Amino acid sequence: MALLDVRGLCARHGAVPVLDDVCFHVERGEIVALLGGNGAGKTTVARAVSGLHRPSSGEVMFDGRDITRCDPRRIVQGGLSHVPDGRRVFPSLTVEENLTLGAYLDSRRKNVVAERREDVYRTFPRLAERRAQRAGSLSGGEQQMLVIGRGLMSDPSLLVLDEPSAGLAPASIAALAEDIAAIRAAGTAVLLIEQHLQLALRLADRLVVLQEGHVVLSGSTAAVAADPRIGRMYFGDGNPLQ
Ligand SMILES: Nc1ncnc2c1ncn2[C@@H]1O[C@H](COP(=O)(O)OP(=O)(O)OP(=O)(O)O)[C@@H](O)[C@H]1O
Repeated sequence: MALLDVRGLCARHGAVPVLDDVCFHVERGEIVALLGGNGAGKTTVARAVSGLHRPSSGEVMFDGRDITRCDPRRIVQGGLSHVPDGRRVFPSLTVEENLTLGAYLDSRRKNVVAERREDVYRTFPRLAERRAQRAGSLSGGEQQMLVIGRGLMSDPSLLVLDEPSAGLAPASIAALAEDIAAIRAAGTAVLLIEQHLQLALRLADRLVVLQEGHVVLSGSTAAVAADPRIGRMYFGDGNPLQ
């Protein structure tokens, strides 16, 4: 059974249809990249999966349970953590306080939360060095580490990352790729929503490509990269991936 199974998802914003019969799955411990241009519907998929946008039809199964109309807090508690786009840190709070907020739904004892924070610091040593620094004074790359770290505080089995590379310099994107690979190596599956094709190709086991709310391509990363349609979508007529 897949960890996440999205079946026939349809969604609207007001009267406007945005997703039409979107189907894909994520297995335990794998990275699946959801690709697509501006307005393709990627963020709407992420929000529907994490309970923040109510789909008009279809189902979202997670860890064997139907979570389609679940409260988002219950979804987090069940092991699905969503890191939205836009690197929304609490700027006046410290790195440590921002991380601790990631466990606000966690009823476990304080020392368990503190241990979890130390795990996050092991994944992101730069955050450990800056634990007392206000989040608003971090660089863009460090803020991205912080929001991912905050998402890890709930100890998820699936992390949904919405465009983590947006606005980052190439060196920070390379560091981000290593961090995401380390998160997967530690056993957390990742649904990586991206426009950065090279990052997705480097990290993902499988790719799902959305266009105008439809899945137009999906399969193993090698198979999708070899498909001439992906080159046309991203680069016009030539496909530099082949
Ligand atoms: N709150 C909203 N109200 C009305 N329309 C919306 C709303 N949010 C998104 N849309 C529309 O839904 C469509 C899909 O948007 P969505 O943000 O899911 O796409 P996306 O693939 O994540 O795009 P981007 O990469 O530009 O963030 C777009 O046409 C967008 O204008």
